[in-house]
Amino acid sequence: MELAGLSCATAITRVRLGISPRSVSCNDWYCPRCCEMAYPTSSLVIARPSLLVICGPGNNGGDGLVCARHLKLFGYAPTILYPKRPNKLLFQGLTTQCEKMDIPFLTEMPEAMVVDKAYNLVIDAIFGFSFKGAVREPFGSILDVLKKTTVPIVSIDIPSGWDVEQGSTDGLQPDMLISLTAPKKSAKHFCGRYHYLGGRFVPPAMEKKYQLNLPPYPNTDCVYQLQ
Ligand SMILES: NC(=O)C1=CN([C@@H]2O[C@H](COP(=O)(O)OP(=O)(O)OC[C@H]3O[C@@H](n4cnc5c(N)ncnc54)[C@H](OP(=O)(O)O)[C@@H]3O)[C@@H](O)[C@H]2O)[C@H](O)CC1
Ligand SMILES: [K+]
Repeated sequence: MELAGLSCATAITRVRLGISPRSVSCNDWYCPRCCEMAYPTSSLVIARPSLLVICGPGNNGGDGLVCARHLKLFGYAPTILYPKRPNKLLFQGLTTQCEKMDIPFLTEMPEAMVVDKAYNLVIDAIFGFSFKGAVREPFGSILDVLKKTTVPIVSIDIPSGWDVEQGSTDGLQPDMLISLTAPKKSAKHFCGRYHYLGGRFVPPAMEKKYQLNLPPYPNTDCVYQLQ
């Protein structure tokens, strides 16, 4: 989860550093040729690099908490909405770490126009591969608001509300997808601008056993840009 969350934050800010992971031959951190800027702080519409991280009740939400912490360290101003908190030490510890980083927590989902005005980006860490069935509250209302917002959405592992394999025609349409470990089958339905792979922690034997055919991460990078 720590490595997954870090790779999500890196993918979001990585191109802000000016290097597209595929341009490994380029040693210039700010090479204009290689820039495929996703969300550089200089281009964010709202001066404060404010982001909204929405965390769900499971490990996808945990990835979001870790991601928020690293985004703060990377110079962004994350705010977290964490409406359904598991009574487990792991998630309590991740929440405390965010609180100690002075990351604010919202008590409820803002209206779409408030999200548009207050945040440059929304990170969707609501559901991952254990989502199933009709969306239960409060996440139904949250997803409805997200569908009305105009700010780019970054989905961690799977756009929330999508079927893990079939995707979803009327669900979230994120601008960026960060697949963890390996792209899930639904990723073939992703039509946003940026697709990154993160979660560089698969043992070679497991990669071989499940024939994951993972691309070679450049150098010591924790993300790989697929698109
Ligand atoms: N191995 C890896 O690739 C790693 C994946 N990670 C991340 O983990 C998630 C999967 O985490 P998991 O806890 O299994 O499940 P989710 O986070 O997807 O969902 C959690 C809870 O959501 C609730 N749920 C499910 N369906 C619905 C619904 N229709 N409406 C409302 N709520 C729903 C459910 O909780 P309940 O108690 O309410 O039933 C689920 O428990 C993966 O996607 C990655 O992001 C690891 O972090 C890193 C390694
Ligand atoms: K998600």
